[in-house]
Amino acid sequence: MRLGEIGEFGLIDRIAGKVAAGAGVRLGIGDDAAVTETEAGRLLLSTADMLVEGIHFDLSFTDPFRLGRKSLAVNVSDIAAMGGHPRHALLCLAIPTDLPVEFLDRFADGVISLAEEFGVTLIGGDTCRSSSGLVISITLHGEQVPTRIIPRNGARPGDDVFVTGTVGDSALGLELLRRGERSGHAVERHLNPSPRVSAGLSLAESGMASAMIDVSDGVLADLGHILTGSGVGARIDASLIPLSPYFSQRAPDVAPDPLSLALAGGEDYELLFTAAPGRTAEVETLLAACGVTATRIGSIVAGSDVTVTAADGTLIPPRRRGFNHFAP
Ligand SMILES: Nc1ncnc2c1ncn2[C@@H]1O[C@H](COP(=O)(O)OP(=O)(O)O)[C@@H](O)[C@H]1O
Ligand SMILES: Cc1ncc(C[n+]2csc(CCOP(=O)(O)OP(=O)(O)O)c2C)c(N)n1
Ligand SMILES: [Mg+2]
Repeated sequence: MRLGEIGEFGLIDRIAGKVAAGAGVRLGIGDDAAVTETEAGRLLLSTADMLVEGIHFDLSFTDPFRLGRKSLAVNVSDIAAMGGHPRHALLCLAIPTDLPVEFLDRFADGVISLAEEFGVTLIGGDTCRSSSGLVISITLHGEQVPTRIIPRNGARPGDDVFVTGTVGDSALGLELLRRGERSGHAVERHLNPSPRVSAGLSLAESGMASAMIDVSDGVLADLGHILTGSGVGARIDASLIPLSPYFSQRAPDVAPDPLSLALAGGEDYELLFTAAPGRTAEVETLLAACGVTATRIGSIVAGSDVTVTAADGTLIPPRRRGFNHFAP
């Protein structure tokens, strides 16, 4: 079916029809603004991310359902990285007129499926025509009590640096997609990432993380934001970087430097965080209870830069740090 047959409001009605009543929603899709409640004593967390066709996704790589899931997942990941509870989302779409209604139905199903998984309710958005590709922008609100919010600026010299799960799979998946593959562990991690909400909440509730960020641009680039925010440096041991068996097997075929893919590839949507020294076992146990591994990859030091060393202590100059939209 063509969008012209149902029009802007027909599309909005179709999306609204998929949304069930949500916690804390007094007034959802349909009025000039949504009306939501926050729990007493909690602060509101707000984040927004865009996904632009050709920049963040290629319609020949993904399907609309997984594109919908990823569009919300990258925002949920930002709330997870604050140690917050994700709550209410606004979905803004600029749509080329030739995109079929069936595509948008599946896309909305994907958004809603991830929303339901993480207790998020879609409460509004905006819809317009695009003359140059599909543009998706989601704003997500979350909540947390003031004492549990984990900012980027709390890392101190001596702290250990941890990352959840494994890194590099998503960047490997993108490279495999470019080479024509359409399935497998890495492709799935690229197209359908899992935000680490329960890990973020556990860290928030335990008070163990001194600083936290999610890995969207790459481990080194995102660690750089913690370092800048905290006024510290870091030493990362390359031999400690957690890689999936699939990555170890496949990355050498497609990347001249697999370590660089793991440290700078991006879109892992894992949590990168720091904790006071000597608590590695505690951190591992805490996150194991959330079904996710946590790996110590290095330490915070005085200074302002990140150095990467091999197991024997020799320096590995990083080829690149991560994704930057306007890098030459
Ligand atoms: N155009 C903009 N106007 C205002 N704030 C922005 C804009 N773009 C990004 N930011 C803010 O800059 C910070 C860094 O953005 P970004 O690198 O996209 O973070 P993230 O990786 O968490 O999505 C965030 O606080 C974000 O809200
Ligand atoms: C078609 C395509 N080309 C390239 C990429 C790689 N890529 C695009 S954006 C990005 C980084 C994350 O996006 P950004 O907008 O910087 O997210 P934020 O840091 O704001 O969360 C990466 C690695 C991709 N996912 N798809
Ligand atoms: Mg962003």
